[in-house]
Amino acid sequence: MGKQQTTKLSQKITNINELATLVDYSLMDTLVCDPDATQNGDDYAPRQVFSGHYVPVKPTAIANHQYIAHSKALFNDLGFDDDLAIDEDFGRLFSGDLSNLPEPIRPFGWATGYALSIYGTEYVQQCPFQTGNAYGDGRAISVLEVLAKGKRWEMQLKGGGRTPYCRGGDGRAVLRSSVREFLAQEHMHALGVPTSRSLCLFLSATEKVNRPWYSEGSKTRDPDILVANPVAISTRVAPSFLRVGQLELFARRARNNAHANALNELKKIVLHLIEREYRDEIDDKLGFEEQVVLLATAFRKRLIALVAHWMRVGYCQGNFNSDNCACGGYTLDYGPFGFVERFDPFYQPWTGGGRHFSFFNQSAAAKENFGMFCRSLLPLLTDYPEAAKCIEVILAGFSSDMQIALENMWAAKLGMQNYDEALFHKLLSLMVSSGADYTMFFCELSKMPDKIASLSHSFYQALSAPLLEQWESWLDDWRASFTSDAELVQASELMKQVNPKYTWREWLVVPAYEEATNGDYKRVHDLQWVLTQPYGELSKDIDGVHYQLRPAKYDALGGVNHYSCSS
Ligand SMILES: Nc1ncnc2c1ncn2[C@@H]1O[C@H](COP(=O)(O)OP(=O)(O)OP(=O)(O)O)[C@@H](O)[C@H]1O
Ligand SMILES: [Mg+2]
Repeated sequence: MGKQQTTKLSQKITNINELATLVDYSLMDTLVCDPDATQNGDDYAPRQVFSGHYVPVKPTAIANHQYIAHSKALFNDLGFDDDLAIDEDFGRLFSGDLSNLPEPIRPFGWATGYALSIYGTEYVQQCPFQTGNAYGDGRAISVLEVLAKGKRWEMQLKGGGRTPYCRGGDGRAVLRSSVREFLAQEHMHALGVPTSRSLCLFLSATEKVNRPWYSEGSKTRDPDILVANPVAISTRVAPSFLRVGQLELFARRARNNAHANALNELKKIVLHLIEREYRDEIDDKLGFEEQVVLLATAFRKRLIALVAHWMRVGYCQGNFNSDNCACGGYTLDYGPFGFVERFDPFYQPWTGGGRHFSFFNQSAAAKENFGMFCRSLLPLLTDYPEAAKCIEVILAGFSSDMQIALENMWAAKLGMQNYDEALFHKLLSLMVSSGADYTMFFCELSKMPDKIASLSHSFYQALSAPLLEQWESWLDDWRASFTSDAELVQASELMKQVNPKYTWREWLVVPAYEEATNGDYKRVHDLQWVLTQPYGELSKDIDGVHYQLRPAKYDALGGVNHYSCSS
């Protein structure tokens, strides 16, 4: 018996019946279902959803699905056999067809409402009814909750068709954005950045939708043509998909007394968040108000760590609204994102984004989202003035803790024990004036060069004599902080762990999704391989492609240098 059990535990999930044994909706079922929802999930027209945490929705399958890729790393984390990815039932499920699946898998999934605020300003007009009641998952539909290897995961289709929150959209995601999100999530995971994960990616061989995009060679800021794109469904996985905007929606309703159960719905979603994301850190025996205070403390810590990671790896989220800010403290919504190549503190690839969501402004944007998170907790604490006061104090401490996290991160990138403000600011100004490639520069610096010539191939421009001199002096100052050869060696080792070698380069991703459009997935697979080993030393051939400055022909090129979010 004991032996049999051991064998069973170590076996991998190979088919849909075995997958079904992991399914557990028990946490989900503690939430409130929209009372106006249809029973069968055929609920696709944009409509106001006045109450409840979710709406049951049946995904709309993409026609003639084809397997493109799955994440071996996530499959392994879940205990899934790689062959499951090409299993017919698995393909049907994750291309949106929930019919004829083994119990307890339900024939419908669920979409959730959320609110939008930008930099702390609440918006309602993004919803067709101008009330905010129809804003939420317009094309994201969760289909499963599983308990795998002792962890709970929610699985969510992106591009699985319309929901009541689709606001007139088609509910689809095109291949381009799906390939990007699929690759980026696993790249971020490999970089050590908390993120939603990629399970699998399926394309429709026949179904297309029109999206504005850039004509070949276009240097316009906004898209100049309408392109028919194949649709795809990528499935992302996370402990939950709870966003700050979600708490915000229920808090707005509680504040406005929108309906009799509003405050209770807010309380339930907050407890649900604790259960799903923070139970290891927050004791359920504590009083509710104490748990809320601990939640704010824990989320602050995670959010600060997240943004410090983003800065470390050169990631710009691009659209860090409250509805794109995961309450679990990980990266969510890989639409308008990019990775900085030629260093620019105000890098922002998304044309709709603006400077407020640019690379170096992400800590400020995070603080605004955290402010909205805290504000959303307050209606629950009207009877607990002490706890409400604690929330204020926690919020007030965000900026100083963020600053400390950033300083520690910059020090680590430079291999230093302590942050040296003057040295760091001088470095930033030299990187800007020399056109440093963010990733290549820090990667080369991790080899502890004593001459600037060793770094020259990480610059986009030839250095003038005065610049060369300034660099030599900066290198001397930096190296002076290491007092022995042993310290230099140790610093180099540490730097290599925080400064990746391979990064997301949009001009290498574009041909991958373009060729995938023609049914050739080789580049997607190659990129998947490289991007999931960002700290590795791969081959010379790989370096010849992936460890390179961006060629000048991509400067100002629409769809590479910048893009609209027509995903
Ligand atoms: N084609 C579409 N059809 C319906 N709704 C859409 C479509 N594209 C975007 N939306 C909805 O518009 C809102 C804003 O879009 P945004 O680009 O932030 O999100 P997203 O990339 O679709 O989703 P997520 O934040 O879930 O990753 C979201 O609520 C999203 O669901
Ligand atoms: Mg979004």
